[in-house]
Amino acid sequence: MITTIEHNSGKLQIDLSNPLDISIPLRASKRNVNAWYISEPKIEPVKTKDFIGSVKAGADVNFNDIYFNPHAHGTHTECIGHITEEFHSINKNLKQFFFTAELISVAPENYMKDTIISKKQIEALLKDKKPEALVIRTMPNTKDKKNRHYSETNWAYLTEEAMVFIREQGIQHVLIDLPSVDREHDGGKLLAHKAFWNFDGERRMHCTITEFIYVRNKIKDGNYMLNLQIAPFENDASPSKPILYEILA
Ligand SMILES: N[C@@H](CC(=O)c1ccccc1NC=O)C(=O)O
Repeated sequence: MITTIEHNSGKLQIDLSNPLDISIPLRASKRNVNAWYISEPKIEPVKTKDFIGSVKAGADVNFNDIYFNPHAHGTHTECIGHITEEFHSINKNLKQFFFTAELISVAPENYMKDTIISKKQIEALLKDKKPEALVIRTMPNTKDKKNRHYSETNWAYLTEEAMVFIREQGIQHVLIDLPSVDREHDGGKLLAHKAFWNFDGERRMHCTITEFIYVRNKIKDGNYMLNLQIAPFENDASPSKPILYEILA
């Protein structure tokens, strides 16, 4: 199913029947991906005095409650409401769902006891491109990213300078395969989050950060169309399902 998109940058063709899913499935399992010091997600039949919401247990339907945390348990998209005292909803702030996107692969650099993604690296990989969305795959890119437990691992993060650069390129959506764009323990500074949303200036309300993606090695660096879909939660963040489409012409 080929469609032609007319965009400021010209005409683009994509094949809607060939979606490249870059989300991580959320499962009720200890093997689910995890961060931020909480236990695994749970999916359980509703239980009352005389009802168990399970066909196996005699109910007409399966009727599960789901307990999970969008930030800790899988691919999620967040808006500025993640770091503000006042409430902002991802469902109200993300209003378009198709974007031009650039996928880059970056091997974080050593910096003291940390590994960081620097402005120099982003600049070199982006060249002069100005996509609406930037998808960052960190190297090494192993399958265990789909079930890694990240708490107390001091994962790689984007420097403030790198994120200012990303903002200055006009990039409105950043997607990354880590639990956060910031350092795990940063004393609450959240420098990359704040730089991205221009927290101390004219705030970029419609911009989003998507964390915990997984981009298979089969998907090559380059430009794509991105379909960024969330579940309609009125919350700072929602589980999300970003899909890339190769640009055919
Ligand atoms: N890096 C922050 C912590 C942080 O961002 C955080 C801590 C607990 C649960 C969730 C967090 N961020 C989630 O997106 C800090 O060290 O204060």
